[in-house]
Amino acid sequence: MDFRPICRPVVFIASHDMAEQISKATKLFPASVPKFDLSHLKPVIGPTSILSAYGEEWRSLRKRFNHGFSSQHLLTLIPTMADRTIVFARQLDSLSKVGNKFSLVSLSMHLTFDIIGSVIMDVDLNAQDVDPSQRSELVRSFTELLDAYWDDQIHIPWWLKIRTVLRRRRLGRRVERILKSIIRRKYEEQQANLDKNHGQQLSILSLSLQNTKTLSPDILDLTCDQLKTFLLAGHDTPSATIGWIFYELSRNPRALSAVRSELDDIFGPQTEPEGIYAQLVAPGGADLVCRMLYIMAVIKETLRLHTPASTARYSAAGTGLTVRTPTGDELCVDDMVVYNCSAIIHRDPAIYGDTADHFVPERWLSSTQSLSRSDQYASTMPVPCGAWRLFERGPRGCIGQEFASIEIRVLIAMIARRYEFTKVGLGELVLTEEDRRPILGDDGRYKVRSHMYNVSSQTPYPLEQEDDGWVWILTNVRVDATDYSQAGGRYDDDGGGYW
Ligand code: HEM
Repeated sequence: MDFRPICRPVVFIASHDMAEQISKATKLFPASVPKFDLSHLKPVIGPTSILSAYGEEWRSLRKRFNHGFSSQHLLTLIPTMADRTIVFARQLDSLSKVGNKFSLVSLSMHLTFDIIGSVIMDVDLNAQDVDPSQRSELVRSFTELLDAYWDDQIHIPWWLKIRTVLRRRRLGRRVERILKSIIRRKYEEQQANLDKNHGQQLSILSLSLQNTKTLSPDILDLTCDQLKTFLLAGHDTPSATIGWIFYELSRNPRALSAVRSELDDIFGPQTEPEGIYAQLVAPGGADLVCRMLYIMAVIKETLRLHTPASTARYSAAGTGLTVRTPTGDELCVDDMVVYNCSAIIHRDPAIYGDTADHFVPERWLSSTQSLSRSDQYASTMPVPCGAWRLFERGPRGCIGQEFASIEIRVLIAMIARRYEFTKVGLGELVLTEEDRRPILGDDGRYKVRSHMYNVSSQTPYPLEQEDDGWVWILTNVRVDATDYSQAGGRYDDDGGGYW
């Protein structure tokens, strides 16, 4: 699309094969095509963020944090994630008692902030406190900074929105001050306890500082930018994902029952979050999380249908970046924004067949895994790797994908059998007039009054709408949680509904 003179032309890539050409390492671009300019996000992620860095700078950052984000390390931090998730479960318990409407995405955002704080920095951000004034200064300041982005129009020149730009810088500096004092404190503690740290579950920050002899101002700046980036990247997409997962499960009785039976198999019949928590934090907890195969398929399928993020790349005029189209033409895409449009790729009927728009987690199970489930739904078509690119692919793929997958599995383990989630407002189910039962459609989902969709801002944590699709937020996920043990197979009108 040619947006000149407002901005550069944008090439929307809708073929998985062409998207791979953009994201893979090549001779011309050993770390894949560079990212499109993210300078408008500088107050949030800083000038040296791994998200926007390129070349050697990016490579050394990735090397520094890769181990911390490896599944091997993250699995050791399951007790830390479970500690935060139990607070979330208790909040749902209170909400289910009063039957009030609430925003699941908003609660999930607070949860993901708390998890990031403890896993990345070993700090309690207290983001889930119902009283906002009790939340940590970091959470309050970071949230305020993101608020300063919610109505941004990034193509408007900075001098036409000077007040907003200055406000962002001021808030960015405040967040930086807080983070730097955390880094200094953690570094000092680490130096003081060097011998004792051996064999302990270290935060990602501590791991990254392990070989740092002196905390120089440069290292402090660099570390601070990465923490800001993790705070941003690690809270918005996972919380939107959690909202979509529970929305899809509330519409798909087959999938919900398969999730619950998998949890029964793994954790036994008791569903209280405290009991699940005890199993997760005990030795062997990581194995339980790794056994959630159907749940992994649910996460994957949810993210296929409701893709919250992608990548936008750019190569300067005269560089010689070309892409080969499915018909064999070579096109030069220099000096254009190249956007891998995963939301379209993920629904390509040539790959996903007639069920491209349906919710079919079974398509991600191997034939042996699906035998015990509903065989008929198992995929008959192999999906090429590049056709599922939720975390993007190649060298610049998401460093936090294992992080997100583990935290979401821990959450599902604790709450999926405990509550019924009923959507109210947008996306609400159609109920029969006689006995207020949901109506199953041909695609195996309950019929809805209106369809949910992703938007880029306007949640309780409004974020900027990006032309590169980086920041996406799901709004309007309002659900009522009801004690699972009381489920009686009927919906009530008052929003305190259950199956
Ligand atoms: C469901 C959750 C998540 C989704 C859908 C997601 C998606 C993505 C995508 C599409 C990219 C590529 C962005 C681009 O090219 O501009 C990316 C990169 C990145 N993500 Fe995630 N992400 C998720 C969770 C996380 C978490 C939990 C963290 C950290 C705590 C994280 C940290 C990052 C970082 C640092 C990068 C940049 C990597 C690099 O350039 O080397 N993400 N993510």
